[in-house]
Amino acid sequence: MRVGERAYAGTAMTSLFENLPLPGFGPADLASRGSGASAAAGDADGTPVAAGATGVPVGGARERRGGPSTKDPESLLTGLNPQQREAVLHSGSPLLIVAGAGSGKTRVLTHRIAYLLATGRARPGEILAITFTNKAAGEMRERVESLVGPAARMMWVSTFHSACVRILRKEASTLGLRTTFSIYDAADSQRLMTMVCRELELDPKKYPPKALSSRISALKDELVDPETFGRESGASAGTANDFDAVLAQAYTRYQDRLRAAHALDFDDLIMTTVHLLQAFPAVAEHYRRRFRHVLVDEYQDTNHAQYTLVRELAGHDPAMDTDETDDSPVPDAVGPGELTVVGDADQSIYAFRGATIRNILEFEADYPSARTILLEQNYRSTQTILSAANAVISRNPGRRPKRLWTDSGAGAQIVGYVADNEHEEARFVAEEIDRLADSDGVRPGDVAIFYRANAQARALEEVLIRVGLPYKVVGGTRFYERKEIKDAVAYLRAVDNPDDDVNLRRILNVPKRGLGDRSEAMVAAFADRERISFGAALDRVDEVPGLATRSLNGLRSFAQMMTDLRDLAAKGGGPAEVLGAVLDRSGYLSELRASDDPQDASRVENLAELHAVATEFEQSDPEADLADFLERISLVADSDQIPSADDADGAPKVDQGVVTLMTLHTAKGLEFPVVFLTGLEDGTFPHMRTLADTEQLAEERRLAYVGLTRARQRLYISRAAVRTSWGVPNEFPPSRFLDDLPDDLLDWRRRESSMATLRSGLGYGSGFGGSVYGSGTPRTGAPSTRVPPSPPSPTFGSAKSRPTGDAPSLSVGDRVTHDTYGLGTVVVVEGSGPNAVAKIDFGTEGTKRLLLRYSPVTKL
Ligand SMILES: Nc1ncnc2c1ncn2[C@@H]1O[C@H](COP(=O)(O)OP(=O)(O)OP(=O)(O)O)[C@@H](O)[C@H]1O
Ligand SMILES: [Mg+2]
Repeated sequence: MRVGERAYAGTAMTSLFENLPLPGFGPADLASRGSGASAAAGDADGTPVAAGATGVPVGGARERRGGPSTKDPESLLTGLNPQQREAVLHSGSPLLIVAGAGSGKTRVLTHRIAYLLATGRARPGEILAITFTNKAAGEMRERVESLVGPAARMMWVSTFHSACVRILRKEASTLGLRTTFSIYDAADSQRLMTMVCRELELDPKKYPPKALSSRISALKDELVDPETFGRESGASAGTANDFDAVLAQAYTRYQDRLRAAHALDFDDLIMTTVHLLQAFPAVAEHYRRRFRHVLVDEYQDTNHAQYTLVRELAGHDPAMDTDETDDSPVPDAVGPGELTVVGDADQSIYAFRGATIRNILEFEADYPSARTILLEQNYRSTQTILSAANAVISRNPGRRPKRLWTDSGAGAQIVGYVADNEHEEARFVAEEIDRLADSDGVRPGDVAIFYRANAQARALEEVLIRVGLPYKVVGGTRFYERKEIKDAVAYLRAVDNPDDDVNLRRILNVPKRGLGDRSEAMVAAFADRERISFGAALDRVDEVPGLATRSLNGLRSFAQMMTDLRDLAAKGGGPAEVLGAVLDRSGYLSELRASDDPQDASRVENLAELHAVATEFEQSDPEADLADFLERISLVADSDQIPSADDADGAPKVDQGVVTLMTLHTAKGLEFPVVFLTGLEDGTFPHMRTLADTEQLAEERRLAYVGLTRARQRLYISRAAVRTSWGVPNEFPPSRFLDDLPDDLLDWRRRESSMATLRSGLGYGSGFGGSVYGSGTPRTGAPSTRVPPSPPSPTFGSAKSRPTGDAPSLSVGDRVTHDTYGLGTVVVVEGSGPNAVAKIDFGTEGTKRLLLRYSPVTKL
């Protein structure tokens, strides 16, 4: 975990971010952030832009690295518009900069720091800048350094969590903590919670440790400690409901155990720092004096604990004599004179994690002496892109209207595409990137592809691998490297090969079934002695000496489960059926489902994706068995290992950068010349689980605004009429966000899928309403490559859009394309109608027997 290593080298945090949904970590991609960080480089203002970005001016000269002279503060003001300039110069009262995307908030923050230093108004040690990710922190520090020189190194530029670790290490003795306190990562704290639950003899089905952990995490975000929770839930008085009563007990025990271990979990870092500052006025005073300048980027996404931390560090506004969240106001020798926060309420996308728009909307109320500056000129995007973003966000209720404008011109129309399915959507994206490279010199590094949930990356990745476009998945592990996928595949391998010791041992205690290292070692020793495999030893577990009854029982039932799964496969169970059985029997799926950690929800989605892969595989090759499937998977996983252009060791390559794939949550704060926003379907984006909830829908809409406003020159939006999950093709209506986009901004390359065309007579409209094709007026210079509608032919499109059983009618000698195998020639046709099976020669891909009804085959 690179992020953790960077921020907390030397602590126990190497996998800190692994399972923890933090602000800055999307709900669907909480792991491995920063892995793609190298795909993006900062521009002179700390705004991360794509590596190798074309750098075509978007409304103004862009500064180069190195920036203006370190001697002349005035040069830091050149190129700023009047409001930005005012924001850099302001002094004497708290400053709130609220502005839409791309208006230079981050840039202003960086220039403000540089200006403070260059004019001598602040020393570097007096500056505390909070950014949302470690990567952003690194970039901001670098930018300031390039603007004012190495003195900048004394500044604290960090995330909330890193800043708190630094404070806590310094103040550990005050709290009775060891300076070398450990920081528990999510896995550690989960393990601790499991121990606590065992000690309390809690029924894990009724009180899953994960559920308890995530409730506790949420309480800590709200600064609710065990005593307060006990009081407020009624647990102390014995009037709480069952769950809360148990929660109160578990929370107390959990904190006791942490303390005994001299450990803090991730949420404790912030809560403990806040408590420290509130309980020890002298300490708070010290930090207020020290950090005369506190600056916070992405302020809209701070949660309550972080918000309180800022207030404690910056000092309370003297104009406020009461403080609703603080019973014992700390004397404010130093006021919040130099607190600067920048944010955009329209980009608040972490409410699920306790972040709240309230922080920004009520800033003025909390700091009556604050000055508010609005930035209205956008320097990032074309007018077309801005208008689209404004159209979408303006539908959110209760927001302050903003007038964001740009003088960079209308630019190209937004290109829309409706694909039959996710594979075709991916193909469109890849082809378009290729075309842009040929016609406009766009480099892979200029391009970002966004999606709502990590599971959507697979179809995109497969196509990118096939066409050989270098890419990088940011903020998430590549599909086949994800833990849950590896676990599931390990099961399948162990089912397929009983002697596959490595995989068997990987899953022996996954999910946890009480088979610890000790029992594993005993079985392994027995296997050694008997010279048999670990798997074989498991089948003779009764002969293994020294096992405790509990372990023996656990091992027996594990061995029995594996035997049953092998029987299923031997009796002809296809890969999808076996996978389904694995996930059920092992308890893997139910454990994830029971959790209310958003990352586990996305793990379930990823497993659903794997199941879809297996189902497709089965359907396209009815004779294939589990071993064939595993072979296929290894091939994809192998190609996954091919290093991307920018992280390849060895000979220098021409830096073309790589295409960046990421979730919308991860994209916050970034910008790219070309953006593909995929999966615009109701149920995909907005996400299914948000559809019934007005507030969650509003958050999805803000996420759409974030996505749209990442694009500088070109924006593509696409959707698939049919998307497959759990092997079931589902039809999704167009995203409601598409309805908000004015027609004239859009160039629909393909306005309706063949599927929708087919069904429109049955009342399945495409959802776009109005005129059907090409209602947009092409602008001069804008590419007008609209293609005519696809004919309502049953042979068009892939199998997943034919759930009703329409199969392409093929004859020997027909040329076809297959989503996976590419071009082929029909050699034999057997049967007809829904049962038609064709043998097709795909050249180097081999000859396949395919059940046409389910195969993604298109007749040419
Ligand atoms: N006055 C200016 N002249 C030229 N370019 C500018 C100016 N202000 C900002 N920019 C550029 O506009 C882009 C967007 O700026 P920045 O990232 O600071 O905006 P932001 O408000 O932080 O956006 P977001 O809300 O997405 O975080 C950057 O490429 C930045 O360099
Ligand atoms: Mg920004």
